[in-house]
Amino acid sequence: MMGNEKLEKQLLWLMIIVLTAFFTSASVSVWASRNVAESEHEQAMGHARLEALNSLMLAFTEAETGQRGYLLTGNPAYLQPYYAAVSTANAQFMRFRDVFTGPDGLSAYNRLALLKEKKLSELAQTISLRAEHGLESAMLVVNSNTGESYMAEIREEIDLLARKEQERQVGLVKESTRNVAIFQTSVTLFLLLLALAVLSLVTLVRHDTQTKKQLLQRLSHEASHDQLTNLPNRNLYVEMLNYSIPFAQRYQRLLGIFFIDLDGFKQVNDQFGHDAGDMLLKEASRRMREAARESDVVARIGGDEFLVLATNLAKVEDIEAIARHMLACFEEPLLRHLQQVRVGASIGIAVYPRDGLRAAELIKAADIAMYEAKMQGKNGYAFHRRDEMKGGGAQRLASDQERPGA
Ligand SMILES: Nc1nc2c(ncn2[C@@H]2O[C@H](COP(=O)(O)OP(=O)(O)OP(=O)(O)O)[C@@H](O)[C@H]2O)c(=O)[nH]1
Repeated sequence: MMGNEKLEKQLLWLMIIVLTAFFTSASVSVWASRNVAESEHEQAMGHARLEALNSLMLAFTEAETGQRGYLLTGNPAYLQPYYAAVSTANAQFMRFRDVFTGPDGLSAYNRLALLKEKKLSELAQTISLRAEHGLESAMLVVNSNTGESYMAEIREEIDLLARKEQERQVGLVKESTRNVAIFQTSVTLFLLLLALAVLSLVTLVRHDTQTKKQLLQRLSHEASHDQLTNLPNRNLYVEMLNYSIPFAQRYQRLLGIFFIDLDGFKQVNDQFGHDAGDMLLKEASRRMREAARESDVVARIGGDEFLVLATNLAKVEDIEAIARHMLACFEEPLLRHLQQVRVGASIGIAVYPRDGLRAAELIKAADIAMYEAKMQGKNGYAFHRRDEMKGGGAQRLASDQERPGA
């Protein structure tokens, strides 16, 4: 029982550990998968930012190319790509605002917006000078290199932003790879722990069922057996007798019901103590069990009283032989360390179907016969006689060996 409790405790602890690890790995999996999703989103945003920067740079370059073409040729056809590039630059700025978020994004946006205004107004100014005052006055502004320096500043700003974004992307890819590895490991661990948790749960339930089954078996054994000798008790004896009667009836066989009471047992208790009495009862039980056939029932019904059931018998002589056999159990001293202790037995016998057809009737008949055996001088056996039930005496049939208790 102690071992069972220990095992149950160990299994419970195992379950707690496994479940804790299980939930930890599940949380790590969820965390890692969320990180993977986040870094994937960040990577997509990064691509959008790089694309916005490239498009912006391209729009400025195209606007400048259109401006140069118009200034040099005076051909208004060059203004077409110029206007298209200006409108693209403005549109890219709107996009820039969406993808460059946070305080850093806002300050980059403000810097570039200022540069854009300066550059676009320089372009517009030169174009209007060329249209109204001719090439020379427009070239005066161009040669001042103001537009060039704006363009250089824009390029520098865009290159810086692009470099930063690329570095961020490298970091994101590394982080994403690590998160994927964490996710895969924790999912594997999660599945393993799930299997372990199920296994320990099944073991625990099986163990619990087994323990209950063992307990039920033990209780059922205790309810039907005598604790001291482990022999069947009166209930089980009656059950076996009830079970045997229909067989005996069908196959026309006899049953022998033996009521055995030890002679002089009280004296053993009184002289040598209760423990010696217990030992004697156990040894007497062992000997009677050995003397009986495998199929016979030897039961202790309390104190120094026993019942034996012999089945499948053809004639009364067979029953008598069994009674002699039982008496012989008491010939040798029962306690090895107390050779002087001698007890005998008085046996009352009832025969089915002669002395009764029901268990209670047969046991009562054997009990009365046992008293007759006692009255006849003890340490012998007596068959029940029909008239005994009405108060008549039984016939003492055998064993005139003398016993101290007789
Ligand atoms: N050691 C021991 N003694 C028991 C147990 N159960 C009952 N007894 C005792 O067994 C004795 C039985 O009493 P009796 O049958 O009158 O004793 P006896 O000396 O055999 O008497 P007769 O049958 O007339 O020979 C009593 O003293 C009970 O206290 C038990 O489990 N162990």
